[in-house]
Amino acid sequence: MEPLTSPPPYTSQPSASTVSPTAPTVQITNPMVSPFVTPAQKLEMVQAELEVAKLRLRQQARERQGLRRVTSSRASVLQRLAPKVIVQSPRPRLERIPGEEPELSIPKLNQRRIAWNMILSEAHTPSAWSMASLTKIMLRDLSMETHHYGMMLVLRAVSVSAMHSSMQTCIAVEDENGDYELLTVHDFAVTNHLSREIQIGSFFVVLEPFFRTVLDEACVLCIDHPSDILFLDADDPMLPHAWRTSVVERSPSHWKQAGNEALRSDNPIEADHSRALAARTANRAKDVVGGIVHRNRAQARLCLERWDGAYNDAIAGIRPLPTEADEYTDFQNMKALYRAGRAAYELGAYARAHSAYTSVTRIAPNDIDGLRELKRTEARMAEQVTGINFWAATGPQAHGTKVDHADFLRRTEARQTLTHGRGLFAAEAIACGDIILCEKALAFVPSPAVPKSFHLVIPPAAARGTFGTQSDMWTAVIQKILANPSIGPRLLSLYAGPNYPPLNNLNIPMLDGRPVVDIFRVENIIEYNSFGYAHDASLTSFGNAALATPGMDNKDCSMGLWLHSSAINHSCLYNAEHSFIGDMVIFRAARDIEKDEEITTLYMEVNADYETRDAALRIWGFSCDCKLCEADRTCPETPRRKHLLQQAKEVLERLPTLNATFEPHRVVMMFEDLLTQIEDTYPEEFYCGLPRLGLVTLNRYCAFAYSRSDPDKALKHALAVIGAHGYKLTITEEDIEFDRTNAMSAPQVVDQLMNASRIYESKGQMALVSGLRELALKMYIVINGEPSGFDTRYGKAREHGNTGGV
Ligand SMILES: C[S@@+](CC[C@H](N)C(=O)[O-])C[C@H]1O[C@@H](n2cnc3c(N)ncnc32)[C@H](O)[C@@H]1O
Repeated sequence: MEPLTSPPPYTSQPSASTVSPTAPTVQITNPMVSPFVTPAQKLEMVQAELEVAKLRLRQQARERQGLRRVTSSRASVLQRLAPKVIVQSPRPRLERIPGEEPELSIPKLNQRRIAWNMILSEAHTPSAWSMASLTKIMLRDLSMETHHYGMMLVLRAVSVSAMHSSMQTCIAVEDENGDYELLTVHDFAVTNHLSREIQIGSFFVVLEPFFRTVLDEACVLCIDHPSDILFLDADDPMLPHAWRTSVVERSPSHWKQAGNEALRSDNPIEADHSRALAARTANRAKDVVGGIVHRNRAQARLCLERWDGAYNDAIAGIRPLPTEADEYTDFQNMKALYRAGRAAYELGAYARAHSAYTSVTRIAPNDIDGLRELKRTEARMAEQVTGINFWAATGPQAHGTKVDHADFLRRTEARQTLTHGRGLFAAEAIACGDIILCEKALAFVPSPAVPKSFHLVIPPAAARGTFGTQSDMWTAVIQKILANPSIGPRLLSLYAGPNYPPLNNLNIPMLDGRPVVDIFRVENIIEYNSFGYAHDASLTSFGNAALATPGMDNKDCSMGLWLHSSAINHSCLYNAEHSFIGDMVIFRAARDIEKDEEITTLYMEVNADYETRDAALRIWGFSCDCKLCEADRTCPETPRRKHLLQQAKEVLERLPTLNATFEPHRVVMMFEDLLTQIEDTYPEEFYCGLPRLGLVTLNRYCAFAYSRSDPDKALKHALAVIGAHGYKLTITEEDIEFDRTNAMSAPQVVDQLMNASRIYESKGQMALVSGLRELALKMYIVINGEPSGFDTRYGKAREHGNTGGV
């Protein structure tokens, strides 16, 4: 008999995986933290530090609320700025303004600080007022811990921007009275409009300013929502006379040249800005250049991934056709159409992209690029109807990348459920193994290949912080939505937790020409709807699976937000498995699904212990009411089972000692005895036809222990693992029946189906060999999304047992 050792893991390498929308991920590069501390321990340490910091902060905020702000001199404001500045790369030094106090130098450190670099505002909504309707106040009129509703500040930057935290920029500002203060602003809009504009001398308005305590115990002007700051040109009438300078009126062609130069030097933001000015001046002059500047700005916006604006500009850049053939106009229109096609393609608006590329090929029927893009767009349109052909298309090589495929959503639709909010329902019957849906992420943050610096976000009123890729997701989603407000309604329709009732109007409002996005609502949407998962290009088997390695610590996993899939509710007796390829999520039917049946999936690994499982699900604010949870809740044996499961866990932890002390058969007997006791805690009247997850682990160990010495016992334990997942496997001489009602697909089941297949092979029962392999392969594809890795793990089918392959 084999000594009892751990059965092989599902994956060839350990990796973290979770489908938890909320599972915090952490990567700390702080050298003060020992590299031998596990991620879970690090998380605990930081959480503890945060709890103390939050309490202190709340206390200070209470004490200070409404107190008049203490005025600060320029020197003292800069003094406070300097220690905050953590220079990452070549961030500039504070510059000296002649005649002012001597300048401070900024220490160049190569690391970021951790716990105090966090966001800790109480949730509040962005200002809903246009600048023109607000009353101007001065810095000296500010009160602490106060939102100054109906007011605005007009300010000038007196320092360069400095990194305040991994997600915030900090600058020193002054008002026209010569008072100074520090201002922090989130770096959400790095590619949009904020950080690039904050430089010495830039002017801006802060709408309904919020003056609050930060963790260095001082107050700062805090801008949470990107739309609460508005930059002004140097000649803006809003500026005090002493600050105002006239802006030299330039011609459209000047701005066009400036834009071209900016693009050439790889600065699409500057190009976009120049082209906006060109468009403004050109429109005024009703100049022919108007078409050009729109086309050019479309190009700059493509570089900035502002697909909405790029599409509109490209369409505006199409010139009316002259009565006679005109090569120049054709050429310019092709440029505009290409840009429109690309922007529409990126927005997933394939019909619009198709129309643009068709027009290109009408102008130039042999244009190779036009024909190629048209074909590519047609492939995406076909995928929307038929789904991706994974066998021909993609594979594990797509990990960590954005895959070039279309959503396939037509088989499902979101509807209201009776008790679980919105849910996703099958619009047609879907057979076990078939694709339910494929969807590209709205935003996707791959796990970093190299551990990154520490990102920490403390959502207001939350019990805990979020780390790593989860906080990067916040930035990614907000950037995406600021750049493409047309996506707003679909994002804002998602469940945002108990503190955010559904909105009546889902459109992103525009104020003074910019989109108004409530970052706290978005943070909650991410919290409740995004999926976190591990993917590792080097993994072959089960590499795409959502729960590749149950029980591992959470590490810095990848995260994404999928708008349509977000309507899917949890059930421990799920009928859909999900897997990930690049930024695409794939849901497959884990059993036959009827038309109008609700699609459900696992939010996290189902723990055999009910209390543990229920506590984890409460993070999402609900208790599962599936038949299994109902049985666990009502069965009087549940507490005894918990105790026995704990005992089993302790025995497994002592396995090396047991193996060294006892003969293998004695250890196996100990396991079998425990199994009998656990089995007794699943009375038939409560668990008829349901999974009995407490029996999985020990049976796996026993199947492995008997694998060489006693095939019949190994088979018994292998079948017990399958049965413990709720499957009814009936095997006769030649035939296999497999009932999936109320069952849970899992890598362990695939392993044991193949284990049983091999045992039957050794007994010469070849009909069963291929039948079991077929079942295993089908479940593998359901879990992994596609077949790659199956043969690597289990070997190729022999000639006589060939299942027909994939
Ligand atoms: C990703 S959303 C799912 C869609 C959501 N029901 C909606 O209305 O948009 C996750 C939230 O749905 C609810 N939910 C999911 N599964 C549930 C279940 N089995 N029972 C009750 N509520 C559930 C919880 O409020 C959870 O936080």
